[in-house]
Amino acid sequence: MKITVTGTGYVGLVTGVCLAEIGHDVICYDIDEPKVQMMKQGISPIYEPGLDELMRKNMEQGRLFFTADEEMAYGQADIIYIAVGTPEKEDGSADLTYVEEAALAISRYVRKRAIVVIKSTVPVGTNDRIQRMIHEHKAAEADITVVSNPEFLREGSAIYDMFHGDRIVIGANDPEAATVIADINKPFGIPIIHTDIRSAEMIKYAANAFLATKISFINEIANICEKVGANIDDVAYGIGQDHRIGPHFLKAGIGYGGSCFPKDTKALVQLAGNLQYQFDLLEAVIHVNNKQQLLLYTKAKELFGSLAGKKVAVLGLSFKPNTDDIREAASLVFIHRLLADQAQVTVYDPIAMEKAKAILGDQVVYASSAAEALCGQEIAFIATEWEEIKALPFSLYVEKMKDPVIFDGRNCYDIKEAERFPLTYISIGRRPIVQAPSMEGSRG
Ligand SMILES: NC(=O)C1=CN([C@@H]2O[C@H](COP(=O)(O)OP(=O)(O)OC[C@H]3O[C@@H](n4cnc5c(N)ncnc54)[C@H](O)[C@@H]3O)[C@@H](O)[C@H]2O)C=CC1
Ligand SMILES: O=C(O)[C@H]1O[C@H](OP(=O)(O)OP(=O)(O)OC[C@H]2O[C@@H](n3ccc(=O)[nH]c3=O)[C@H](O)[C@@H]2O)[C@H](O)[C@@H](O)[C@@H]1O
Repeated sequence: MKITVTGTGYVGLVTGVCLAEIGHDVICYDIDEPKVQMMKQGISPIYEPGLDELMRKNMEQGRLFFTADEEMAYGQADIIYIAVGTPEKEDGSADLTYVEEAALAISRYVRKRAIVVIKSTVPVGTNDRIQRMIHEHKAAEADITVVSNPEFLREGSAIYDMFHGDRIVIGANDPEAATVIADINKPFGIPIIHTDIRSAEMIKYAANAFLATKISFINEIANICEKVGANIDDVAYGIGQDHRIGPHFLKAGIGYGGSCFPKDTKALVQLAGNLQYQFDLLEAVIHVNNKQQLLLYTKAKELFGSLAGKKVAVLGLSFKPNTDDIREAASLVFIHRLLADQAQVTVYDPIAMEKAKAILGDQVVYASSAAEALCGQEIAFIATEWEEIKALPFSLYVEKMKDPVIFDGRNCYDIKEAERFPLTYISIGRRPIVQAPSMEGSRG
């Protein structure tokens, strides 16, 4: 079976590399030529643990190729995965332009039997629409079936997830095509769920919406914990031991970011709204998240009044650890507010600095280490729980900063430990530690 993967972003490249790893012949195609040139040299355009090594291994073993040539990508393919982006439009609905462009290109070049597998997250009904579109535009001799195979990997652990995912969902109206795709995936050894196409599309949105709901729920509980003097870490542990609730996705913080939860929750609200159904619960989840992303900023404003001229370090920029992805990152949301308030902002992230530069330009100072970022600052904001940031001792904050005030959006440190140092440490859903000399006046 000759497999082509279209779109070499976080999903497409990881999918292509892992399909090659389980023994398939794979060509990865992208319209972005410079990106393809990089990959041809064995360099991954994205940061994802383990990806570079696996990519080079499979290229060397002759199972993985890259091309920017459409005819080469589609002409001989038996299976074509579409993994292009489906970003958010201004009204919150999913922009399907890239999926449609890929479908039209496939129609132009395929001349035989082929299965098109849509991996991109698309609104319910899209697979059917793409199937019709291909049928209208394809060559007479081409026989093309569309199958839905949504992706559940997480950035930062994408390779691990490909081999250890909880399930693979295959939505098809053609049982023969479904069997072919199931056989391709068998070597992953992950349970396969077969559904009709619309249910597969809905599973993807419902999964992301449910996970986002868990996060907003625990964040609301954290905010109440602060008011009643409870500790969110203990509360999350306590409820997570109930197997009906489960311990995962109960980490309170400054909300969910990334390229998917924000856009997929909005797209599902839109999808429901288009069908005259108001998804009240999910609208509340989104509203809570928008507030939560600004929580550190709000707390700093409460403590200091004005932030004008304040010297501020932001540690961690990516939307979660182990990725260079800063799309919809909470860090950017509050950095823009800090800049609007004329704070002086210095930033540091172990991996995402280049991507941040493209957005923040010269509005902030870029430090080459966490220690350098903290030097001479009055306030530190922690936006991402990188291991490197979690390992920073309070003594470093005390040594580098002037009367340190730390706002920790990811509960990286132990509050009991914070009590041993002359600093102010404010985290999420836990009692504040207010000990820096300059803060004495602001104590309760
Ligand atoms: N990022 C993630 O963790 C996950 C993403 N998804 C979904 O997968 C899809 C892809 O997401 P990402 O990989 O994050 O996107 P991305 O933005 O990282 O990559 C998309 C790639 O598609 C390429 N592209 C655009 N139009 C093209 C065309 N006509 N032909 C060939 N290539 C084209 C772009 O140049 C880019 O390299 C989205 O629908 C997303 O919702 C699903 C699960 C996880
Ligand atoms: O559709 C997608 O794109 C993907 O979206 C998420 O994956 P991802 O966004 O890569 O990362 P997550 O680990 O889910 O984290 C998302 C956001 O939620 C936040 N989060 C996560 C878990 C938690 O307990 N608390 C919390 O605040 C993270 O900090 C991060 O900002 C899902 O977990 C994947 O299953 C899905 O495939």
